[in-house]
Amino acid sequence: MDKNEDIKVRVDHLTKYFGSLHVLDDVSFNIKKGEFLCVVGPTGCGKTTFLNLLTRIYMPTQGELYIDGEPADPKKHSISVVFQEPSSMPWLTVEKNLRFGLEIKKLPKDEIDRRVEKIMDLMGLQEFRNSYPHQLSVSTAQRIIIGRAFAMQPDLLLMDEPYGQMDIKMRYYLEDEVIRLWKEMGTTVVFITHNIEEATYLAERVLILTNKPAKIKEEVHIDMPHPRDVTAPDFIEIRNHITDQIKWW
Ligand SMILES: Nc1ncnc2c1ncn2[C@@H]1O[C@H](COP(=O)(O)OP(=O)(O)OP(=O)(O)O)[C@@H](O)[C@H]1O
Repeated sequence: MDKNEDIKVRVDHLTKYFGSLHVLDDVSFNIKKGEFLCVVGPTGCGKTTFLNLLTRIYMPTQGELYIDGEPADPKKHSISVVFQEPSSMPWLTVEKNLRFGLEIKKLPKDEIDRRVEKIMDLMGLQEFRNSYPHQLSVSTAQRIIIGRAFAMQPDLLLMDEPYGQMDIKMRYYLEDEVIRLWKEMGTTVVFITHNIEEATYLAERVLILTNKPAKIKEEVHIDMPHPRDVTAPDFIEIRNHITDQIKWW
């Protein structure tokens, strides 16, 4: 049993209906502080709905989501979200894209400088400091978004299929970058993906959801150091186990 102070998010008997459409069915689980959690599940089972409940775009039909012991509240909790579509601001340079949210938060200039430099170093963005997003490759543009999200030092970072449109080489590269940032910053990350290998590569724990109305089918703990070797027998065994569970979707 986790101690209360170790829990970042508590999902307590969460149920969501859209009209008569039953999407989430009495789902309960915790996310630990600093944990990297992947959520996998069949198309349309309610993964994005779960993120939208955390950010209060939607309200639960029943049950509640708590962040640091209080009902999730975007006014109180800082939550950053990274989507599949690159969403940097095209009229701002890379550096200004990274500064933007921090300036809105009215952080002191030296704190903004410190965070932006750290993210630029960690994400290898220094050479693109004065470039505009349209001058960059898709993967570099997505690195701005990911860097920007980590720079906010959010309570919670939600990533919804952020690498969905990328080819496998870019994916591997960005997966390693996201792990590096996560380790360095200690952020709690919820990462949604359809890609079982990606979940096995990244997560400390994988939540497998059923078809809707979604429940938790199984939780898989992955106690392997990063970066993981996708050809190692342990890795393949876990990946195959998750795939087997998914065959029953
Ligand atoms: N605002 C809404 N009003 C009505 N139905 C909705 C709404 N948002 C989502 N749904 C429905 O709820 C179900 C879950 O959608 P959701 O986008 O959460 O699934 P998902 O697991 O993220 O899907 P995917 O794997 O395709 O990304 C779907 O049937 C969807 O059509």
